[in-house]
Amino acid sequence: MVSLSATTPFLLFTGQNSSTRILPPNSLRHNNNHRNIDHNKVACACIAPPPNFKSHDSSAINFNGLSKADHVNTAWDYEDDSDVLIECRDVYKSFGEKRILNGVSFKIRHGEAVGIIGPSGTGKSTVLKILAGLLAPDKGAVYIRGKKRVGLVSDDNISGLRIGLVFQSAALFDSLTVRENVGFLLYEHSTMSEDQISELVKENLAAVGLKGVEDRLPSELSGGMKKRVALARSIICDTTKESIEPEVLLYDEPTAGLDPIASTVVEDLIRSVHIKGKDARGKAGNIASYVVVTHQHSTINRAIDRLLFLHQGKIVWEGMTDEFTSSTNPIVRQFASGSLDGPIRY
Ligand SMILES: Nc1ncnc2c1ncn2[C@@H]1O[C@H](COP(=O)(O)OP(=O)(O)OP(=O)(O)O)[C@@H](O)[C@H]1O
Repeated sequence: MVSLSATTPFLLFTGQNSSTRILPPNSLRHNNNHRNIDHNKVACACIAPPPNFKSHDSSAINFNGLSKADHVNTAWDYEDDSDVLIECRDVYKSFGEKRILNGVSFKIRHGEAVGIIGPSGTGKSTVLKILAGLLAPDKGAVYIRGKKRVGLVSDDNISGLRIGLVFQSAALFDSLTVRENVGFLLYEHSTMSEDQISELVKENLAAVGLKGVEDRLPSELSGGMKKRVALARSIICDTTKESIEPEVLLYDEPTAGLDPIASTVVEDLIRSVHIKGKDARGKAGNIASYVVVTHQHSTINRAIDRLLFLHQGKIVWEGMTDEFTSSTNPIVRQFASGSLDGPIRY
């Protein structure tokens, strides 16, 4: 899991301009009675607008033999890559002596709903952090709309699309109201008026099925509501801009700690804010693609179309969700039966 707590929020946001930056230490404009926010822990990255792109449905690759697993890791040469938003190419990552990622490669295409699964400690959250630009690979690279990312999100040279990371903990600012949490980046980085932001916050809360909670503090919300607020915060964007670039959302265990009913609500919300879904207001969502790290079956079944199975530092299987349960791949079968070991061993 991404190891930031609810009290150490980190908003990752890639926007439209050509530079990246850490949010400056000013405060919410509408609130003179500043509450304490550690701005150094809040990053904002702004990037160039993406070129036009076309989308088509993804085609999954399913290898049922371990001997073919290496081939999965070189499967980035599709004929038409114009719809690839993010590509992870041959990524390696170690922490100290411990090798976690050992040549991970995959692509996220426009319109996709992708899940990353695998044993605990196998590096799923590490992959998300690398996709988000919070961690740099030791070797290999992440390509954003075909352009190699150099460095982290706080560096200058990244671009392509907005990437949002939704933390397992929701990571709301405890001392800010729901309105302030959801509108945070707009208060800080847009030219929108307070009334406009307030209206937009209301709309985005409605999109995730929340009404009348704008003035509450996070401590006054249930776990499921907090996750919805986090989702509203991740989908809100400056509607006064001429072009709104596509957005990819990365969810780290979005249903962890929720009861089955609350999980279902969040899973359906994840679907609803996607471009192929309809939000609580009946409007098409605006998330181009998303990636979910999860251990939960219901999340896999309800919110994910294509799965990447990470094991011992590599993607050892990928395919459509319904193919996963019927796969004869021994590693997949072992994982599905709960008998697969956890962290990579050397
Ligand atoms: N910043 C770090 N420093 C040192 N070790 C780390 C760091 N981040 C992750 N690790 C280690 O890397 C391994 C993979 O962690 P990661 O959180 O990516 O796994 P995961 O597959 O998401 O696990 P889980 O399913 O249990 O959440 C773990 O052994 C973890 O302890």
